[in-house]
This record gives sequence, structure tokens and C-alpha cells, in this order.
Amino acid sequence: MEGRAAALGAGTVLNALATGTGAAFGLDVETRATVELDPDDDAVEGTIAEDPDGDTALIERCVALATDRWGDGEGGTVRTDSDVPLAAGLKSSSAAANATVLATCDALGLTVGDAAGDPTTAGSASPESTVDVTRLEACRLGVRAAREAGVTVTGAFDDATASMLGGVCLTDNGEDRLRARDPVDWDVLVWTPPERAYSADADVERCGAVSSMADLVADLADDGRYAEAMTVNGLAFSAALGFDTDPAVEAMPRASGVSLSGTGPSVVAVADAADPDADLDALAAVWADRPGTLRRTTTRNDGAYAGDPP
Ligand SMILES: Nc1ncnc2c1ncn2[C@@H]1O[C@H](COP(=O)(O)OP(=O)(O)O)[C@@H](O)[C@H]1O
Ligand SMILES: O=C(O)C1=C[C@@H](OP(=O)(O)O)[C@@H](O)[C@H](O)C1
Repeated sequence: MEGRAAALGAGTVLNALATGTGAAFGLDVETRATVELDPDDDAVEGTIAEDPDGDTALIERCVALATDRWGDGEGGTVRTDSDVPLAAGLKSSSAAANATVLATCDALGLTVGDAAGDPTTAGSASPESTVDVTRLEACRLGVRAAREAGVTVTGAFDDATASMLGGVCLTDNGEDRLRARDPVDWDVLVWTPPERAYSADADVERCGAVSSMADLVADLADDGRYAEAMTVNGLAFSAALGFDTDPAVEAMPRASGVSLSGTGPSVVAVADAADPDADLDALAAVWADRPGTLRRTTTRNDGAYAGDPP
């Protein structure tokens, strides 16, 4: 009973720590999970390939919740390997949880897809489509595991849906409700400084102080003005969480949008093909002297998958 799956990392449009409303978008970086189930043992043991001492509670909880819900409470092993750096604001926890829940479904021999006629999912489902588990159900289970493992503040349903479904996802994290989902086609430049910032350690009270700015960002996102929304978000949450705003100021003349991603420390700049001023090569040259890593990628609108790549 072996199963495999992969889910996306993501960048932030609106950090949910101020108001519970959040938005994020899927990136072309993946976390892969391999699950081996053992019907004779209910214990789960996790391994993180890039970080042998990393906290495996989240992925172990994902397997346990998934086999409780859709199997017979089997235990086993789960191993992740990832292009998404841990605790860098690029939604490593959502990607790991989604990939693990889907890999467990794959190991149980279940079909995974989207509910027919659901306009907020990726639109891949035909009207007569029937699946054992929808990606939204799998996503909600991963969010529950993240809450139980203590790696999130609001549950991060915004990040989880972006990782699972791709595109920009605008959510109400208090109710785990997907308010809107839109495809986006951007080139992306990510700067990841060497330090790490665990979401569970974020100063939630300081984020609450910028809630009127978060409402403004949500209004822009409601109007589909995602790139401008993320720039406003980045300035507000960099100030609240004590991050330097210089990288954003350097990016503004050269990108369609730029933001601190999540609780940092990564900064994500995006270029819309229709924006004549956006030039991520020029921005990469300006950011090149900063410590850490620069990564070029793109948005993705297809999201996570169970089994072999589609
Ligand atoms: N590749 C992974 N495999 C297993 N668990 C992971 C992985 N990446 C992240 N996690 C879990 O998520 C936690 C980090 O969550 P968080 O601080 O929210 O980071 P991020 O902002 O990248 O989502 C880690 O301590 C670990 O428990
Ligand atoms: O834990 C949480 O509830 C959240 C963490 C943040 O993301 P990171 O995990 O990327 O820091 C934030 O952007 C998100 O809207 C909500």
C-alpha cells in the first residue's frame, strides 16, 4: 500500500493574520510525499528529506487523520522531499500537508479530483465526474492537521487552497471557506533570506494593528487587482512584523506586484506579461547582492495531484 502525491508552494497576496481573510497563489515549486501504509500498526513515522531534525508532527497527523477518515486507521511511514524551503513564507507546511493527505488517499486506492460543477475549483471535473475524495475535502483535512500540530495561527486555509488548487485563492480562514479562485499567469522572482520565520511564532497582535490595511487589500483582491493588493499587503505586514521594506521599494518600478510572503522572510515579486514596466531580470540584478537565494519561477493554476504527474 504505497501512495505518492505532490502539492505546490505558494506566495501571499493577503496575510490572514490581521483579519482572518487571506489570499495566496500557487507557484511552480513542489513538495512530494510518499506514504507506505501498514494495516497491522497504527503508529505513523515521518521523515523530511531536507531536514532530518525537522518537526514531522504535521505530516504524521495528516496520515493518521486521513486513514481514520477514509481507511481503517492504518499507520505506516511518510517521507517528504521538497523544492519549498521550510518556514520561509512559501507555504511549506501547506504543501507538505496537502501532498501527504493526497499520498495517503493514493495508498488507500482512492480516486481524488474535483466536485462536478464546483466553479471555485480548477474546473477539471466533467459534469458526470465522481471521485472518492475531492481536493477541497483533502485540503480541509490538512488544515485540521496543521491546527492540531500547532504550526498555524488561523489554519492558513488561504495557503492550503492555493497549494491544492493553484491560481489565486481568496478565503475566509475562520470558516475554511473559499470565497474566490482565479487563474493568474505571472513570472515570479523570489528572494529568500537565509533566516527562517515559523508562522506559529508570529506577532499576531502587531498584525492586528494593520487590520484596516488588510481590509483595503481584501477590497483590491475582491476587484481582481491581485498584484496591487499584494504590494499594499507587503508594506503593511513588513512594517507590522519588522521586516525591511527596501526590497519592496526596489521592486516597485520593476514588478507588477511585490510582497513579503506570509510571515516572511521571503519576498515575492510578480510580472504580468501585459505590464510594460515589469522587468524581473533587472530586479534580480538589483537584489543579487542580498544574502540568501534568488529563484525564478512562474505561477501555476493546476494545483496538487495524487499519483503520477498528470
Ligand atoms: N517538507 C516538509 N515536510 C514535513 N513537514 C513540513 C515540511 N515543510 C514544513 N513542514 C512543517 O511545517 C512547519 C513550518 O510551518 P510554517 O512556519 O508555517 O512555514 P511555511 O510558512 O513555510 O508554511 C515545520 O516546522 C514542519 O512541521
Ligand atoms: O498560520 C497562519 O494562519 C498563516 C500564516 C501566514 O503564512 P506563512 O505560513 O507563509 O507564514 C499567512 O500568510 C497566512 O495568511 C496565515
